[in-house]
Amino acid sequence: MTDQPTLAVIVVAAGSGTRLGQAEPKAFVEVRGVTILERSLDAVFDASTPAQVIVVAPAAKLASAKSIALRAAGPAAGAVTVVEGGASRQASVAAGLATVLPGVDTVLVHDAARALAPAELFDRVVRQVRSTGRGVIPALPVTDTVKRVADGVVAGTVDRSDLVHVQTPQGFPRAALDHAYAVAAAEHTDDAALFSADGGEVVTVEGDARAFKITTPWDLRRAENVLGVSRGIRTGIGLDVHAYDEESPLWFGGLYWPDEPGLKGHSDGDAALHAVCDALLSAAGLGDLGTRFGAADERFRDARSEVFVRETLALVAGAGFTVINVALQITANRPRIGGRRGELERRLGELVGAPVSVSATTADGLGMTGRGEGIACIATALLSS
Ligand SMILES: Nc1ccn([C@@H]2O[C@H](COP(=O)(O)OP(=O)(O)OP(=O)(O)O)[C@@H](O)[C@H]2O)c(=O)n1
Ligand SMILES: C[C@](O)(CO)[C@H](O)COP(=O)(O)O
Repeated sequence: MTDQPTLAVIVVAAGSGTRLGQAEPKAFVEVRGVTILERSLDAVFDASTPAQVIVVAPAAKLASAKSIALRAAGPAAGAVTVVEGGASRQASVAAGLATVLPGVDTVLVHDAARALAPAELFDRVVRQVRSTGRGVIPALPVTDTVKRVADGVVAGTVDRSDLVHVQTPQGFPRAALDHAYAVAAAEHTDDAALFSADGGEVVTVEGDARAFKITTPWDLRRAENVLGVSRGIRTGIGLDVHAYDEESPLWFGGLYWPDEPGLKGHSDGDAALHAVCDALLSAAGLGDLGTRFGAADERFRDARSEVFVRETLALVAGAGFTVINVALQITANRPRIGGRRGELERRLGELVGAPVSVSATTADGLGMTGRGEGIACIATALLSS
């Protein structure tokens, strides 16, 4: 490299992939014609911060790892270091750390097995390490009910409100990670646990459903599906209706509306966001808000409905879909949408990550919206896969 990098990304690819059960070590197994290692490295090289990229490979695969890494790097070939791994993931990370260049201040550690983690996840982690000076891990909420089991018998239900699934890349200030590895006295399942054991503080950033780890043949099939089978364009529709509640503030379309009656609901009653979520879930064939985030779920009591949008988008992305656009039609006497339509479209566009157009009408005095009893919203969504 001409400029010395201040970031290093260690991609650990030295595992054997026992649970995957293929002839090749896991990182060298192909997903739709491209190895798991190359797919991981593509995202690393697509990220915005130039980095020293360290690939940790099995002894028997060093030459193959090098040629894959050089191909992924293209003109950035000078950034590549390939090193032999160890008997455990931790030993492999340590081998990678030992080759980090002197000018590097931030280190990311990534499982090659998370082959579809997108470039923006790397950028998000780097930004957060540099702005907080802490360890940073991508995390996603646990959406299944979690049980504690003893001898095959269910012993209780675990409160999942503060549980998350943890992914990679995990990022750390370099000096603190070096120290944590130098003094590590036990095996840890991830780098954040090792870092915490040395007193390091770790925070989370939002993970990405695409960063799932390919562990079993089922995961490999899922990765193939996400990448390869185009289900083309899919449309979906969602409807939501909420009655006014004079006692509550109005949050609608992700915006606060002062001096307007709020909406009744288990959450904040934001009918616009609920209709948008239903349209997205409908287009992806993933059911609806009620079945995904039931009214009995205490996590969502009085929640701002943006949380539903985030979780819906994670499900939609996890099913291999990209949002093309959303259209929202509002029927209500209040609030008057006209003066804030542009703001509403911008806010919804930010939340959904795609263009959202908004239209509004009154119901000519007819029905519950016409009588001024509440708001009705219909949304449509277009997805591609
Ligand atoms: N000695 C090891 C073990 C694991 N890894 C890497 O750590 C990541 C996460 O590990 P896992 O998914 O458990 O991979 P394997 O150890 O290969 O899988 P298995 O446990 O099924 O053998 C993988 O990218 C893997 O290549 C590594 O570099 N060196
Ligand atoms: C590091 C890790 O990917 C975080 O989720 C995970 O702990 C490694 O997986 P393993 O199967 O426990 O090696």
